[in-house]
Amino acid sequence: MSLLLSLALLGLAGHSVGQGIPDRGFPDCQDGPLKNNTVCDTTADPLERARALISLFTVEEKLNNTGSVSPGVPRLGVPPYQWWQEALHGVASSPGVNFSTNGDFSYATSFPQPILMGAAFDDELIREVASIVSTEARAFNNDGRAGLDFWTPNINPFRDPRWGRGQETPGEDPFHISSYVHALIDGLQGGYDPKYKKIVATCKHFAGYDMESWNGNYRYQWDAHISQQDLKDYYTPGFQSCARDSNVGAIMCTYNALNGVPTCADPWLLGDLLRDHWGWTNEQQWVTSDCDSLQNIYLPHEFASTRPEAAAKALLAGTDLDCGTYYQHHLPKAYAQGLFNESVLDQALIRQYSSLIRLGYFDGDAVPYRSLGWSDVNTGNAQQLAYKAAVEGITLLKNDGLLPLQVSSNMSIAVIGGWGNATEQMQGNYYGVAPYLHSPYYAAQQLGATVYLHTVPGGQGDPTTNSWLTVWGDVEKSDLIIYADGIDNSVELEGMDRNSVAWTGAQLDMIGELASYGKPMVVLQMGGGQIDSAPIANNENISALIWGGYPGQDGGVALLDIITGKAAPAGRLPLTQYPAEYIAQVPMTDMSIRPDESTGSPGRTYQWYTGTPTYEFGHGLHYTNFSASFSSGSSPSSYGSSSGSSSHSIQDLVGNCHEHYQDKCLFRTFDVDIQNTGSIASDYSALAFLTGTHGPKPYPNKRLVAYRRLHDLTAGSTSTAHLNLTLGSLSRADNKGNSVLYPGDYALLIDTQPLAMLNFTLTGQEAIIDLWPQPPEPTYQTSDYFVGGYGSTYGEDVLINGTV
Ligand SMILES: O=[N+]([O-])c1ccc(O[C@@H]2O[C@@H](CO)[C@H](O)[C@H]2O)cc1
Repeated sequence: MSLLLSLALLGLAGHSVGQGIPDRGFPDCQDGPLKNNTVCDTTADPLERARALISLFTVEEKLNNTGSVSPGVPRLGVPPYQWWQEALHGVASSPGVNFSTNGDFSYATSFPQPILMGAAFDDELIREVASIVSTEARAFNNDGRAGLDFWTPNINPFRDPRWGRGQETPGEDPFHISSYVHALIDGLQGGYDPKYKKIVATCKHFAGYDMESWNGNYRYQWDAHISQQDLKDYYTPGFQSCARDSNVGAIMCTYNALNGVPTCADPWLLGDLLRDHWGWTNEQQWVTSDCDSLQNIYLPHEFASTRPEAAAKALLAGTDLDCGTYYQHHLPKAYAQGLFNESVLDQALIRQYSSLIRLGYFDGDAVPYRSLGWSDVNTGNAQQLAYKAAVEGITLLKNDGLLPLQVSSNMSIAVIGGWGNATEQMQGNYYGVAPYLHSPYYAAQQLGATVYLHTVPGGQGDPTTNSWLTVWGDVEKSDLIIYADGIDNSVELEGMDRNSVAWTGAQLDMIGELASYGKPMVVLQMGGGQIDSAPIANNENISALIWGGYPGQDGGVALLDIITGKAAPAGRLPLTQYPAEYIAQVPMTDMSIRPDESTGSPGRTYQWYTGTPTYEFGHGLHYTNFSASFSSGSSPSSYGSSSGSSSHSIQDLVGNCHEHYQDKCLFRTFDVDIQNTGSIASDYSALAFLTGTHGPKPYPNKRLVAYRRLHDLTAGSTSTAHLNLTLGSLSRADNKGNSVLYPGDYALLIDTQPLAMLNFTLTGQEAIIDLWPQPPEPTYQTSDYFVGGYGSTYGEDVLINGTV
């Protein structure tokens, strides 16, 4: 579905944000009015250059350039600029991206959705994918078809299985997200601190945003109540990775409030935590609002008594740019009322323009990326990588031994289900125009077999009626049944959370009917959020179950190659597959991660869930077997083993740590030898979990502390995974959000069903290694006020006509 169509479904199309793509000119530093200004001096410091530029703007010109559609300053030769570009898994249709209708620049590489790329547990892959995306983005920019900043990635952890946008994220685990996004930003921005940023990435949505529309709660009105402990442990590590450790160029605040304060107007979140605590202090980084989110500060959050006050509060809190027109409409009055002074406006503008300077906006052909063009888009390498990313993420959940299955040309295959011939569907949301979209049906046909396709939309219908006779006739003739279905963007989407995490009755009827033939049968469970596949797991007539997420442009080929063994599966679930009844046990509005007897919550994610998942986080089968052992450098003598435990003094660990941020200090590198003990070559992702009894109860079940994907281990071969554990990984958050090293017992487990284990203890006194800035006591409760449709009932808040 196109962004515009999804916006139409959301009721957002035609809204005030992002209309019009302004001209794409660059400032002319050769002959233009600015040629003698410091902003055109490529040797000067970017901050000085931006200051010199902004000093030329009048107050009106400054106020005009606070929105995502910035008019620039024509008298100075500063061109208009559209700030809103998307690139979630490839250059994507969005207000600032303009695909041509045919020929050059009519498509861009479409990678799998992040939830599937997360399943690869391969940071190098993510870096490569991001590098291709930024190359293509630059090529589009050079052709005047995109800006230079992109509002990706979405790194809110996939907390609740109902969330419609979990598909956009790498999954539910905060360590995984932090590591993934570190690699992603490197690839997108062209390094962590290059002279010229390749593009600017935007980590969103900061913070506590992970609900669209559930049981009368909407993202625009929602006030997420989150303890400091959960904020530190769960909701913000990804943002810390972006801001503190990856030097991301931009951060986006949210629609929702957090503990009573709309995030875009929260001086603690955007100031104390983001800029002060995480040191995101250079002036080349900016915060943008979510699109039209500033209006929600006034209504429905009622955090300001007038619209100008709402705008001023956001600016003062540190929201430098407005996706929309709210600033442009309301800041002038707020300024006239003295609600902020010009220096705050200067700061926002300097942040924006110094960021553009770092992108080389004023530097003409001195910028190395200026030479990228259409021939750099969808190259053979990019196509290979889109395929590889799908293969690496696709996860084998069940296999009774049928797979891998050789398919010969004299075989017949029945491809059944709503995803059988999926094309656009394979991209999920936030996508662009793909060069091609290879469905499972297409891929099955390439094998030379006879293929019968029945898409039976949504699996609807009574399978016993005559209209199904052709389906059953074709199934009768087939040697293999592939049922490809699950969920898609008709049930999980921006603006739409799910109210069931089960297969529908009609789908289960169809699955049951197909299985009753007793033929070799493979189910492809498609979509980003998980569906409880227990009925498939428990059906002995179904040989194999594969989770395919949204696999992108070559997804069908990747799926079929895994079925036939041309590629070996090594994906791991980056999220828990809960039993269907889970959603009755905890409301989406309960933000707490820990189990709670008083509310009946069984806890969230593999770290805290007290029930039995259908498939656990990290689950994923292979076509071969692996063994693991800690190699001599990291084992018994220094760290203990299952037979004996080594101990480490907390005070020594802290005393020997000389990083400003002590959680970054390395505890140890653990070398784990992984051997392929079977007969089929395969990748293997070494996942290392920490467990044990240390710190206050309740203890998490376990937590991921390191991972590494090893590639192409041939039969019998051994490869070593070097796993770095930091002091931060050993620590837990206390109830104030401080990271604390606790004395006690620790065990490091390799894999979900541990292949190796190593024990150690920490001794001495507990020690804080990261002192969390304390927010003010919440004094404000957001109101229940909500008036239904966004952009309709209180459309006047957008002030298209300028009234207040
Ligand atoms: O009015 N619109 O056109 C519109 C379109 C998209 C939209 O969603 C928001 O915009 C995205 C900006 O990157 C955020 O991830 C998402 O929360 C919000 C509003």
